[in-house]
Amino acid sequence: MAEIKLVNVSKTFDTEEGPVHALSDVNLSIHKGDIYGIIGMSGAGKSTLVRCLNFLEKPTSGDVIVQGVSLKSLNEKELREERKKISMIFQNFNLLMQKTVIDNVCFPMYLAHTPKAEARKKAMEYLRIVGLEDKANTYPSKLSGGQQQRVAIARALASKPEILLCDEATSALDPATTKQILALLKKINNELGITIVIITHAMDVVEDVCSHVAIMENGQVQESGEVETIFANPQSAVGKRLVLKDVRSEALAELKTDKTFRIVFDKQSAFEPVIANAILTFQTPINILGATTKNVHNQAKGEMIVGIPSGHEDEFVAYFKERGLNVEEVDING
Ligand SMILES: Nc1ncnc2c1ncn2[C@@H]1O[C@H](COP(=O)(O)OP(=O)(O)OP(=O)(O)O)[C@@H](O)[C@H]1O
Repeated sequence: MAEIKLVNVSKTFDTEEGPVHALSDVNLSIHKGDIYGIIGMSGAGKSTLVRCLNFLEKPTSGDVIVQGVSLKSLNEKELREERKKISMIFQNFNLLMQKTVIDNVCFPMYLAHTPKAEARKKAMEYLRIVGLEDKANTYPSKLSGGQQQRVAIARALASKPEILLCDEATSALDPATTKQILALLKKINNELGITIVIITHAMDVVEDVCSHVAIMENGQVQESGEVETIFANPQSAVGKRLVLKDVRSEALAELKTDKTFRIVFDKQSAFEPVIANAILTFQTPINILGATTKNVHNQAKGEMIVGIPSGHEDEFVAYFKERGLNVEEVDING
């Protein structure tokens, strides 16, 4: 049984300019223990989707099933109860600035009428999980962005959620801090078994931490599946654009003289003899336009963009494919 299942979810906003179809017929199954990325450009419908996930926004049609419970079938009281399974963290942390760190973390427990001493004891445990036990009596304004997000995560954990929704939770953070927060989310997923949904516009975030991804455009899921599969071989136009974004640049475009191909391989070492041998075999040099190694869901993945002189594409592509490399033609200007 899926932990969260979106069934034909559509959301239309009526505006003065006419209806805006923010979500159109979205189907998605998120399973227990997944770290599920939802990625798309601005306006793709990600925020609407995340609000529909816990019925903060009611879909115009369709349903969301959380652990077998149809949210559509619930009244407001039952819905509030069901929502307790789901915590959220946001881009701007949403901390109570007049309260200390520990009081922020205690807040949901006080709302649930947990006795003060017990709440404070538990809050210290959550602060230990996020590595901030020494900041319990500090005010949020004295903390860095990454530390504030850690407090928000500790507060989210205090509701004992089974699902954690992260809405652009690292968008306001620098790359190093982003990595630390993503590592913390991975730890929480691993150690506490919490299913995590990450809304982001950054493919790096998905590649770093997510097990699965849904790629959205124009309110629709264009493709979804395991991150590794989609990284290796994106099918949709938007998927190709997002995966290729890192290597596309004007500098690369200037270098472009031939048809360009993207080659994905598991280890750097596996690739180098193949490309050298291919050049020797066909006595034709090929142009390496860019190469990176990434950590895709904990596995080292290399990718290389090469220009192959016209007339030689088929032989090179067949040669690479025979050796188990994933090859596809790409438009680096795209
Ligand atoms: N309350 C609303 N009223 C009218 N239109 C809305 C409303 N909320 C969202 N929309 C529209 O729905 C579409 C999807 O918006 P949404 O905020 O879900 O996208 P997004 O992918 O989260 O974008 P961003 O990354 O910029 O936040 C957009 O065209 C947006 O203008």
